[in-house]
Amino acid sequence: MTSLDKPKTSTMSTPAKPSQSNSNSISKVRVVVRIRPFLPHEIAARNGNSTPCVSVLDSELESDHEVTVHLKDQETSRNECYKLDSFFGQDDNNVSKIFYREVSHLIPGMFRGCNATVFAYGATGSGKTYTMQGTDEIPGLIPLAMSTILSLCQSTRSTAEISYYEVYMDRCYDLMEVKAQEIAVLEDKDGQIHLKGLSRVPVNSMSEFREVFSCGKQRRKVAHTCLNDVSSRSHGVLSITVSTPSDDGSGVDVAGKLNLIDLAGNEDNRRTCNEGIRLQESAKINQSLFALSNVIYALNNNKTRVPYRESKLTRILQDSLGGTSRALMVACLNPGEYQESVHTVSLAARSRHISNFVSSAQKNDTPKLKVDMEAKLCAWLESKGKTKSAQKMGAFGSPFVIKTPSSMHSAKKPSAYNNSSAKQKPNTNHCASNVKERGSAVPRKKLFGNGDPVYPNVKEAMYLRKVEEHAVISEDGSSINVSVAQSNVAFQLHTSTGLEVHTEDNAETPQSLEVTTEENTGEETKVSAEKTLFESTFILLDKAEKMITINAADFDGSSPICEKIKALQSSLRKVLSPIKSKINIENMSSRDQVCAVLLDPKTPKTPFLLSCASEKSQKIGTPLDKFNALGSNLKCSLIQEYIDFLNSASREELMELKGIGERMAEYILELRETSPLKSLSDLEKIGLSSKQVHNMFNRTARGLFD
Ligand SMILES: Nc1ncnc2c1ncn2[C@@H]1O[C@H](COP(=O)(O)OP(=O)(O)OP(=O)(O)O)[C@@H](O)[C@H]1O
Repeated sequence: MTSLDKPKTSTMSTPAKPSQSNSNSISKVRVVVRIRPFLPHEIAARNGNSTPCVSVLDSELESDHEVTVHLKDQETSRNECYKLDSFFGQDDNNVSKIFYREVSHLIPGMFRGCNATVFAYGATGSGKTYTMQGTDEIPGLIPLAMSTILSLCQSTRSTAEISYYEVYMDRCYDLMEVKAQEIAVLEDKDGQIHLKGLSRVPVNSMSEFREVFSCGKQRRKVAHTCLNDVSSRSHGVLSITVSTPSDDGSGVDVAGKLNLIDLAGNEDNRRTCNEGIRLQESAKINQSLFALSNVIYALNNNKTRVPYRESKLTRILQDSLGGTSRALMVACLNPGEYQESVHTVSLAARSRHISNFVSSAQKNDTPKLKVDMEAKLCAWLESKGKTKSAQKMGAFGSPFVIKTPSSMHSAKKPSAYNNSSAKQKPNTNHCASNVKERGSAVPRKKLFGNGDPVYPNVKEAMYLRKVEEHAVISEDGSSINVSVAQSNVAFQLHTSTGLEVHTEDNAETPQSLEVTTEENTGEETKVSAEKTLFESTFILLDKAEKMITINAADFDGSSPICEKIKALQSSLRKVLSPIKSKINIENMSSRDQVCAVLLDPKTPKTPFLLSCASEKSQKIGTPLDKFNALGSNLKCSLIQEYIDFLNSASREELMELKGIGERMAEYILELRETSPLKSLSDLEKIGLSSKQVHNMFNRTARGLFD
């Protein structure tokens, strides 16, 4: 046994935490693509067809800056294009080209104390291990880097040490130990990560390196799967640390580190046929790769928060990804797997997806077609025999076109009212035109303010459903009235201005309804107010035990808004519940032009809809039973809504949901092509655990109230 067989044990700590203070200083992750050649058995299975599903524009092949990678499905003619940093095709079979163009220049920085990370990323069997390790004849990136480092060590009197560990099922194991030991990942008070007890072995020559490394390789967890005889089940991290005597004569060595990572392959479990432990491994692998892609996405998009904590792998790599560290991702592709390659490239280049070509033949049947969700909502309402509801939606304009939050006082100001009505024209025709108008008037993303990624249409659908259940149309047809008896709050959803919230004069606004009384001073105020108002409305609707009607607005019969309202009246009456009202719009005073809402909890008028609801609730039993029934109905309908959405939304729309990123969206699209989702548990088919599914749904549901 050589001295190298007995590793020196030390604590490996990170030299520096990446600075996040200045997003400009955070280095980006360079992403290159490598496509492996077809293997002999693959060519045979394709009847000799060796056209790869990936190519690059010829003119860009030698570009140092950017290439356009074109993925094309031979069978369906589906196309996708992505911008990436570089491309290595099947002809570049020799890994040394990648090494000299992409990796070698990272090495000198190590001798000045900089960290770098190179990882091979891709689906199982796409050539990651081959790229990193190579073969005896064709060395991979790891031996090429090691030999370059060793020669530089000689000329700089530096020393090199290696650590080799794997991250398996979110746990870290030392591969240098004869019996792989779990390594504790600790964070100190300065936020530095320590891999406690991880071995570091000094290496002076390539033969020493080969000896140590091959022992570690044998300890790495591999298994046979349907797609790869020796599939890596863990992320293998070879960490080479170089210590260089500093020039300043302080005697303190400068340490720099290069992580060379052979990531486990992301797996489509329908193809791997994984079961049991393999399936669990696969779920963990996919989860951690997803976390890694989130980190890269954050870094490459200058996000202020980089989610290193989402997985063990990203936590460990925290000091080598971002900050001043350099990073390279080699996205490995199997030339015959279109969908898989799309997954890999789209995740690798998340921030740089440039286009999504769908051939016209494909357009007729592909579920990837972008369908406007509002149009979908109309279709949904129609499919449930609620065509009129769809009209109502159109007639009322967007329930999200919400007026600046106002107290009674501000609501009474005619100028503010007229302004907003001028901005948001009511649409009486049909959904499609309504959608168009809304789309142009208010950017959809802004409806909930702050770039909130929750998809507004899920809320919208829920909101409309709620309104249908509990709200009452005023006799003049101008508004839907909803009030909550105990809260002294009333809501009006106006045909022209959207939702308004009113409190009684001097009444204390309930805490859950964070109504501000600011004037409409600008779009920002309006946007954040919308979010609060809408969601508060929802909360209150949920909590309402007793609904009462409120008097309709007091409008000046000759105002432009009244003209519009009158034009709407007849159609509205047809679609909404008939309520008798003593109010005659023509005789209304002009003094309170806008909705002087009189809330009178003592003498509620029980409208048709509400009396139905109360009849129902009497059958249910106690108020608690009633509340519970309401909750479970809401949950069921929300789940159904969510599933409907997952089955019909485009990729971009799916990604608007909390917890769904690009790859997950791809999986869902692919899954539903073969079998539409019927229940939430169907999501487990894409490798999620039931807990993850549960969490994903919960996040979206919770997002409604954030
Ligand atoms: N550039 C290449 N030239 C020739 N053969 C290759 C090349 N890249 C990969 N292969 C072969 O393809 C097969 C799969 O490669 P490899 O094991 O490297 O995949 P992987 O992505 O690491 O898979 P996993 O994630 O399952 O570990 C192996 O038989 C390997 O020898």
